[in-house]
Amino acid sequence: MTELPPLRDVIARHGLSASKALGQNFLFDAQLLGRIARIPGDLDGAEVLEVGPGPGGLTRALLAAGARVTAIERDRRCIPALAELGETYPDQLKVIEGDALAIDPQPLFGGKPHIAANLPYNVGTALLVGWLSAPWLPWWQSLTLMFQREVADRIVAAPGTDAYGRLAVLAQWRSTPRIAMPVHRSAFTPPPKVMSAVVHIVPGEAPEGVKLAKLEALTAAAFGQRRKMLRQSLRSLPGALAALEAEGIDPTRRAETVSVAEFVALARRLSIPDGG
Ligand SMILES: C[S@@+](CC[C@H](N)C(=O)[O-])C[C@H]1O[C@@H](n2cnc3c(N)ncnc32)[C@H](O)[C@@H]1O
Repeated sequence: MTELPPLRDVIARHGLSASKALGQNFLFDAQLLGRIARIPGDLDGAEVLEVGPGPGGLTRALLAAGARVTAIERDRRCIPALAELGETYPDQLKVIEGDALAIDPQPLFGGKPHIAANLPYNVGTALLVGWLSAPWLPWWQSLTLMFQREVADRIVAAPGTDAYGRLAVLAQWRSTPRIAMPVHRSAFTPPPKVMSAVVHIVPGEAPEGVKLAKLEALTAAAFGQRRKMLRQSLRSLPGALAALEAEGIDPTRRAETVSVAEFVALARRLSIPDGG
């Protein structure tokens, strides 16, 4: 195995005190990082997009697994530390300084990369929604993403639970999300206030005859008033009440009882534009 200086030394040498504004909570435990890097499967020779590598803990694990990593990091202070890591793994690491929310990474890859990230939760959620809204099948092969536990629960939530909502339907209608690993807050430096979990998402077949725009219009209306009966919350959505009847869905039910398959069936029948 390649000898690398301890991450804590790298941080001290490059003055990488954790910035609250950038949502920096670093992982140092090589074993834990190795387990996260194994979640996508065999990465030997595979392309990986890592967002928010920071001082490079997860990056090390991905490189050690043989991945060819393209990493986007916003904090300029981290770039020299990542450049050092690149010297240890020649031709395996490309670092881009910038805001991942403003960069289109797709052209950076020859094939379909795996995506891995440990990000502040607002950035992570915004990127996730963008990646899940890509033309299908998407340009990425899998997502391995750290979230605060509450967000992870919302991604994998089942109907009938408080966590079930728009994010669950968006994540589940054409992909399979699962919680791959809970991560204790004490694993991070500094420790955040809440627990975390790594979510793994693999894209699946898109159901026939439904466009994302219709499904989103439906779930926005349904969960916008989640305590109301569907006949009330969907009233102003053209074709929705007829769709409930055609699908034999009781209009007195509430959004959180409607399964992902039922939302898809309803969306298919809406009389609003597809949105392309
Ligand atoms: C929670 S830290 C994780 C660092 C490292 N991956 C780890 O696991 O120890 C989040 C990292 O994302 C970076 N970051 C925050 N917002 C970003 C953005 N919009 N684009 C790219 N990187 C960002 C931060 O600078 C920080 O390095």
